[in-house]
Amino acid sequence: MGDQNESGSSKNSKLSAKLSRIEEELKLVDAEILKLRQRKVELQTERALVESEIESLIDSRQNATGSPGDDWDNDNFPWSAEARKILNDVFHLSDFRQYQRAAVNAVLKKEDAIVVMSTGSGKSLCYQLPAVLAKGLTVVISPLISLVEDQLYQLKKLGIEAAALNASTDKEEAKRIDIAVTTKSNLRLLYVTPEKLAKSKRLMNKLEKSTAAGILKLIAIDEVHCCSSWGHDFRPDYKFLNVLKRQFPGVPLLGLTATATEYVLNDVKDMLGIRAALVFRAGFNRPNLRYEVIQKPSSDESCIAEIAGLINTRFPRQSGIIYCMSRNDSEKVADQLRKEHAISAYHYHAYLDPQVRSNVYSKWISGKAQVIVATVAFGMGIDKPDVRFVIHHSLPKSVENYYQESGRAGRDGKEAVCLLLYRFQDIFRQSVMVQEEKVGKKKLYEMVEYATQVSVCRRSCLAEHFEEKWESDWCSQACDVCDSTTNDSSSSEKIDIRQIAETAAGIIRNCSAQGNKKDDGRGRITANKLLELLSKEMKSKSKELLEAALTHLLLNEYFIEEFHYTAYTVISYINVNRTFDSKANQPIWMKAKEAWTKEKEKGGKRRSANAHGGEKKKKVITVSDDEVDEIAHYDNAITIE
Ligand SMILES: Nc1ncnc2c1ncn2[C@@H]1O[C@H](COP(=O)(O)OP(=O)(O)OP(=O)(O)O)[C@@H](O)[C@H]1O
Repeated sequence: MGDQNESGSSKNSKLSAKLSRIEEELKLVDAEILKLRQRKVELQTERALVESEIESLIDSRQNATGSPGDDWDNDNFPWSAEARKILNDVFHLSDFRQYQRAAVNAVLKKEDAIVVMSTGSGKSLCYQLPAVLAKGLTVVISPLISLVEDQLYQLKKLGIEAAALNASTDKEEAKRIDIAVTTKSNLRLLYVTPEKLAKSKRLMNKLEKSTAAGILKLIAIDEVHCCSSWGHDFRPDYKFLNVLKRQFPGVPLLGLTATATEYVLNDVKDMLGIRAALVFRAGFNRPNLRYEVIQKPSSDESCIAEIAGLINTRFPRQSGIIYCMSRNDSEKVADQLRKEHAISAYHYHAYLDPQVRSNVYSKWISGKAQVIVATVAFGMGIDKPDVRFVIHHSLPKSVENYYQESGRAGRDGKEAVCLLLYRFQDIFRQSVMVQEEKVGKKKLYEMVEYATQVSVCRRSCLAEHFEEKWESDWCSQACDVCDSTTNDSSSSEKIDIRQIAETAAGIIRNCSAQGNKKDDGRGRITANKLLELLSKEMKSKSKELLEAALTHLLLNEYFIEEFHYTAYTVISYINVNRTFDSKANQPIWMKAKEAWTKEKEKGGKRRSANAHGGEKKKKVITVSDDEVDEIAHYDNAITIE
């Protein structure tokens, strides 16, 4: 019994001791929590203050009268005289182009900035000149190694020390760069790929040291629109760049792009943590470029013959680029142009042996080859001033891509032509390729809209896309729509395509019903098949009209594309969308060329839509844009059968 009491009291005392230890520790934790809470409040207050400062900076920049260029585009900075001397003596240029000086001044004043300037307008100078003037190191983040090689070559010619660090840099060179980055050296520009930066902790560490030593002066991000998943060319490795502002405090960021809408720019600023960045946006318009869209012939042979004809008649012995959608296309087009049309054309794509690729490039640059036939792998960073024509053999995947690729024409400021060969079928070749991208289909449809315009100036379309002010008479007849010799815009009319839509929807539904009945997975219809059946059912309608109508129905979401995967490929099928039924019986207005709306006679010849000739007389009402919304009922509208 006594033993029991004793062991009971010793257990009690052990437990008491344990309890008091726990309570002691809890007090410490409470004190720690209190401290952390206080720190949290301090940080929240600090954050609110910084955020409000950023907001007021953004406000003051947005509300400032005039453009940001007004404050920055002048020679009143302490370094202005030296900047001009470097421009003349090192770069051998007589004057700045629009916004180059503003961008140079901004980054030298340690401001974050984004420059939006068209292809070939001279974005590189905006960081190369400050790099020479600031005498420290500028890091240039650039996505393409071929572009970097070209820049290194140009810089070497100017006597500016520059290097590149990427997967193929050898050890010796990497060692030399390591030293140059963290000590005072003559290395002015270091080009890195975003992947290299994201993967190399060593490089990040060296750059942190470089920042601490005051050597790193500027980080330039080329093709900065690639940061935004809403842009046309999102690249996952650019996501990593959100650490730059935190890891390299005090080092300004300069983003550069040829194409970015306001929405994409804001996304980029958020992502990089530079919401108050200055934006210098030069006009999108390239007055020396003429834009044209040409109907692409249906067979490959006649398409190549058409291109050959264009080159021989309009651009004899002049330098040009032909862009194709695939490697195969580029090889075939180049081969046939050479063998059958005696045009010195050579293909160029990412899968070519590097030595062959480099030979093709040199031949073209030196003028020994007239035409380079390329996939989009070719282009970023090419700096051939006298490209007189850029022909798109197929539809590009977005307006941004088109603007950038076609913009490689006329970098010398002299007249050049941007020609797009368009045909209905190319929409679906391209849509299966872009359908997995976040905004791939939307971007492609914007491009289709550009290509299928019949009455709106091509430049107006580009201006609208890039959210710029534009009056169509500013085009000076330099597009096929505005040019009265190639187009009479009064020859287009607004027509109601409801009946075509109903017939097409009937074909789709019929096909789907048959497929369901057989229960074997059939019942889907491709755009091509739909067009074929529609042409059979509406024999009096021209093919151009039916193609335009189907395109209009897709772009306006009456119909939709649905994508299906097979073991080898992806196929686009057309289906009727809910919009179609929800707007039943309402007219569907579309602008059409008058030539398309001429009814065909049995033998295939066209005749006027309101010719009598035994057919029902049709009531044609021409309506203005404003009236369209007011016309409520289909019966009142034009009927085309
Ligand atoms: N101020 C200037 N005066 C005359 N030529 C200039 C000026 N600035 C740049 N250039 C020239 O313009 C050409 C294009 O420059 P750069 O390669 O920097 O264009 P870019 O805007 O980067 O084009 P891209 O988007 O195709 O890369 C180069 O040949 C360059 O020497």
